[in-house]
Amino acid sequence: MNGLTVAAAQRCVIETMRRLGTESVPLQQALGRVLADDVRANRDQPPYDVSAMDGFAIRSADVANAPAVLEIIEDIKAGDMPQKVLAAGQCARIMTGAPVPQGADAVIRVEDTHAQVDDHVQIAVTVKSGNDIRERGESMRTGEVVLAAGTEITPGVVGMLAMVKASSVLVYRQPRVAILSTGDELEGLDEPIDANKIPDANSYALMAQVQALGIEPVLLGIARDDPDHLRGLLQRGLQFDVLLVSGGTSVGVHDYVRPTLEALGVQMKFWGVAMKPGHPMAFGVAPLTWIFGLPGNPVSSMVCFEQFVAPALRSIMGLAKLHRATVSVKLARDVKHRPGRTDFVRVMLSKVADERLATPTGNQGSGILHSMAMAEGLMVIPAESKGIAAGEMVTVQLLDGTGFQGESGGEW
Ligand SMILES: Nc1nc2c(c(=O)[nH]1)N[C@H]1C(S)=C(S)[C@@H](COP(=O)(O)OP(=O)(O)OC[C@H]3O[C@@H](n4cnc5c(N)ncnc54)[C@H](O)[C@@H]3O)O[C@H]1N2
Ligand code: MOO
Repeated sequence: MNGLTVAAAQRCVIETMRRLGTESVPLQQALGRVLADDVRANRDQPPYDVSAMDGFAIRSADVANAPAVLEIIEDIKAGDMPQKVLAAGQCARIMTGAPVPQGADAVIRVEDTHAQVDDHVQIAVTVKSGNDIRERGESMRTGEVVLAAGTEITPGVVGMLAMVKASSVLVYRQPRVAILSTGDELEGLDEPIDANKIPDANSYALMAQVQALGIEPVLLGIARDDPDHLRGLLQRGLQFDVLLVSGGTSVGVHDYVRPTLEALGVQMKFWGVAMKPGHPMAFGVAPLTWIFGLPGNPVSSMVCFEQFVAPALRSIMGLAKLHRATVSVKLARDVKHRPGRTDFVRVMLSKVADERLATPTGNQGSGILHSMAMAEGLMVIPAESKGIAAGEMVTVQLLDGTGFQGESGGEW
């Protein structure tokens, strides 16, 4: 088992993905989903010309030879409709967002005026027609497409959807995801501590990775190294859209996962990827289900999730961006590498004297979950690399919650 390159394996996974139809969700639950339909403006916004500043609505011709003293004939707040039409020499006190009265063609902000007694104001500056006026329809015009199908619903998109009063939104359906851990040595979260057992971390780390994509997975528990028990749980898993099985993918005599999947009619697309960690990664398809066989070592299963499962789930959800953002930073210390496999090294990111650095989080053994817990990113060492020296530029995939901590308080 040497395996496909990471890129070839990713292509193979993504090529088999498709969307799962659409559903309507309340706007309050739409964050992170993807629009399945164009969204059009149902009104002009703003609905009339409004002031962009707190100040005075004026006729620009009146201030052509500023300073000029103008009579204040009205106070207009946001929400008011103007009652009067400005004539020459007149102005209206106006607040940001309030409608510009007829006759006015510009706004002067209050800082450029001097208060006068008897409802008069002195304007200190000359402005062009249109100054500090936001025109009707500037943000959106009735009927125009303001959000295209395929748009990811970010907080800004939620705001836009509220602006067009979309209280429910048509989005692509999320996949239903099941997670199964395998192995006689595993001890469930609710089971009493047995010093000879290994706590099941993978079910929960994978659960959290799925949740980070906005999907609530179902945990199927732990399958024992017994073909019948495993078979029963895999059959349950094959009723979901996506099944993640961790452990039992390698070549050990008790590694029943792949043969059992095949016996259940799963067509394996590949087994083995030239990567570290994660080498024994497997992927297959069944009539209803995409199946990912993730290596049992906790870091391997998480890294494989990042490289293959997360892009697949994003693709099913209709997202255009399948991969995490990467940054190019300097490596803080030498890292050895033997050509052959793409290596994903857990790193922390820092900023020292204006230089952005990646530092490996310590022991990179694929069972050392602590170094994954500390990681802010995964540094990618290309398969052909013979090692990277301190000071060389490297590519780092950013993981969730990454803030750049550094001397200047974390700004990136
Ligand atoms: N002869 C070979 N042996 C192994 C190879 C190989 O190519 N030839 N590959 C190694 C690599 S790389 C990995 S990764 C592991 C993957 O093995 P499996 O997917 O079969 O996983 P297991 O053997 O079941 O477990 C490996 C390791 O991980 C622990 N584990 C498993 N599940 C969990 C869980 N849910 N939570 C926490 N820890 C878990 C398990 O106890 C083992 O220590 O195979 C190598 N062997
Ligand atoms: O994939 Mo194994 O990933 O190196 O521990």
